[in-house]
Amino acid sequence: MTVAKICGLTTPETLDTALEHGAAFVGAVVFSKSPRHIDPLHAATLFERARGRAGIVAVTVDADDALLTEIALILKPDLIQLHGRETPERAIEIRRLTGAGIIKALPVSTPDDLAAADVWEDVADNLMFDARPPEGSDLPGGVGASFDWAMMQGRRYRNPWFLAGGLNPDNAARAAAISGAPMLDVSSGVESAPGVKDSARIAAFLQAM
Ligand SMILES: O=C(O)c1ccccc1N[C@@H]1O[C@H](COP(=O)(O)O)[C@@H](O)[C@H]1O
Repeated sequence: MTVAKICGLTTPETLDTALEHGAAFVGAVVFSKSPRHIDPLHAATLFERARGRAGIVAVTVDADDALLTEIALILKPDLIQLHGRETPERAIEIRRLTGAGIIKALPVSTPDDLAAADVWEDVADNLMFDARPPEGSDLPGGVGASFDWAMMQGRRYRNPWFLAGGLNPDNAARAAAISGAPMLDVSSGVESAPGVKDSARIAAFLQAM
């Protein structure tokens, strides 16, 4: 069975839809350049309803210790998703600092990019293979770009891993079947406009899986 993470939630209605339709993980993006940015205090109030029902993930990009500490103390996520240029050494520090599990997002456009997973397997709880964003993009994720899912065929990792990038209700089942991904992650593909999650599309995505 493939499970899903719905990322970049900012409203109670869309978070409830994700929970009611069986999302295994729900994500708060704490990155001010993102149209989905939510500050830790607001996220803590919103995501409390998800505690114990789905894994709560804080998505960060090269965050400093002050922000990570704030996230850990206020939002108390189960997992912190590192979506920047963090090194494995930095990830070990972040785990120690926050007490949260680690998801490491790796940008992928060619099969060579998958080699980066080797140094992360001992460090991250879960790897996430996300499409490398187009040159000049302000965001390292959440832009709806995808990569050739067939690149993932036959790849084995120690822990369950996420496929991300350009997924939506129409391609979710095909992406899971082609890639063999145990977990899918989606953001812009379940929106009606950048940063505006759409309950119907969230439900359709989760039903498609
Ligand atoms: O969603 C964002 O705004 C975002 C910002 C900064 C880093 C990561 C972000 N999102 C992550 O990217 C994946 C893929 O996005 P999409 O489905 O292609 O839009 C998303 O699921 C988040 O984990």
